[in-house]
Parts: sequence; C-alpha cells; structure tokens
Amino acid sequence: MRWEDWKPFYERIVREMGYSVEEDRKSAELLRALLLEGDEYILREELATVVGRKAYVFGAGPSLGLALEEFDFSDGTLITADGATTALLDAGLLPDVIVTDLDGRIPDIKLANDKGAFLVVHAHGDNVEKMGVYVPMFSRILGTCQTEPLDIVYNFGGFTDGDRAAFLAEELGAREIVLVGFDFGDTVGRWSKPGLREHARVWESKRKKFEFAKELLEWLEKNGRAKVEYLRPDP
Ligand SMILES: Nc1ncnc2c1ncn2[C@@H]1O[C@H](COP(=O)(O)OP(=O)(O)OP(=O)(O)O)[C@@H](O)[C@H]1O
Ligand SMILES: Nc1nc2c(c(=O)[nH]1)N=C(CO)CN2
Ligand SMILES: [Mg+2]
Repeated sequence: MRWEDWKPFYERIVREMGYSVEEDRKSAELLRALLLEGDEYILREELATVVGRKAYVFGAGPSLGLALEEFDFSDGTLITADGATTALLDAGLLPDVIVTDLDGRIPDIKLANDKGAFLVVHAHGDNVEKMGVYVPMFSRILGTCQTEPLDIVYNFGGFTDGDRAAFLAEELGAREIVLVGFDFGDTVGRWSKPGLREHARVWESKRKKFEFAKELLEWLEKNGRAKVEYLRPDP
C-alpha cells in the first residue's frame, strides 16, 4: 500500500481513535534512532528473502487454538501478529516473522527472536516507552510506522498488527495470504493481551480497531496483488 492510499485511512483512524499525528511521527523518529543505535536492524530487501509466495498470517482470535490443531502450515511462511506468537510456540511452531507493537507477550517474542524469528516492530504514539525498553533487546528488526515513512522505518499500510502483517506480506512478495485466527467479532482471543487467561468480550476501542482492520483487509483483497482468504476450523 502506497502512502497516498494509506493517508486517508490513517486520517480517519486518527480522528476516530483520538490519536496524535505528532506523537506518532515522533515515535517513528525514536524507533529510527533506536534501530541505528542498536545496529540490529534490517531493510525490506532482507526480509523479502524470508517471505515466500504463500504466507500464513496468524491473528490472536479465539479460533486460533483449534486451527493450529487442525491444519498443516508447512507450505508457507509463518507470520504472527504479536500475541499469536505464544499460540504457535505452544503448538511447537516457530514463526518466521513476528509483527508487533510490543503489547504482546514479550518473553515469547524474545524466545522466538532468539531462535531466529525476524521482528517487525511498529512505532506509534502509545508505545514509546515500550520501544525504548524492548527494541535494544531484539535482533533482526525491521521498523515500521503509520506516518510518513523514513529511510529505515517503513510504512506498508495496515493498522492493527494482524492486517499490518498482511500488508507487509503482500508488499514483500506474498501472492497467497491465508488469515488464521482472524475473528473480528465480539470475542477477543486470550492470546491478545499478556494478562488475558480466557477469551474476553470485546471492548469498545478494540471493536473499532477490528472494524478498521476488516475494512483494510477488504481494500487489500480488492486492490492488492495477493489472493487473501480466511482459514477457519470447524467449530
Ligand atoms: N478476535 C480477535 N482477537 C484478537 N486479535 C484478533 C482477533 N481477530 C483478529 N485478530 C488480529 O490479531 C492481532 C493480534 O494482535 P494484538 O492482540 O497485539 O492486537 P493489536 O493490533 O496490537 O491491538 P491492540 O493495540 O489492541 O493490542 C490483532 O491485531 C488483530 O488484527
Ligand atoms: N497511536 C496509536 N496507534 C496505534 C495503536 C495505538 O494504541 N495507538 N494501536 C495499534 C494496534 O496495533 C496500531 N496503531
Ligand atoms: Mg499488538
């Protein structure tokens, strides 16, 4: 997704969610400084070598657990959205790429990164402190932001970790994207937040995020270069 296509979505998101563009922009600059300081950052060309033609993108929805039991994912690149990383590790799978705004289970993300998973860290106005603490801990990091892209901080479009992961996959070469654990309904999957032990009833801000994510994925299906499909286990 080009900046010109993303900009109108972003302006609506900022208005609807009450974000600050200035704080989002400053967060992107901070991420750039942290990446340069740590020198553990990678560029899109390197991450593109990891993303194959078929990519499974794992969201933290309630159907994720059953899907991991029911389906085989060995024929594609495994990309997890933040908290979904824990479910894959529990199922004995190692993600190839983790897309995070650092509000998932950090110990699991760290474990996966140490075992070779690439990290895509997203900067926004509400995770500035977390970036300062956690970015220095990780290796093989590609930086993303939601304001104008910088030289080493990219903006491939997308809002929540899940749909942003799909936009990243399409931009880096995936032509078949399979969404697993994407259930934009009334239940937030238990992997979504470190404190959640059980699936939870969706809260207002999360419902809004799901609405934007759904709209953006529809845009990607219509305008992107990849086939996008949802994979759901039999209930
Ligand atoms: N029912 C669901 N519950 C939780 N995540 C879901 C669900 N359905 C799809 N997802 C996707 O899985 C991703 C899980 O990532 P995560 O829980 O970190 O959310 P997030 O995008 O960081 O939003 P937040 O800022 O609220 O944490 C979401 O971004 C979303 O796109
Ligand atoms: N400013 C801001 N931007 C975001 C936020 C958030 O909480 N605040 N959450 C996101 C979900 O991944 C993505 N973008
Ligand atoms: Mg997150």
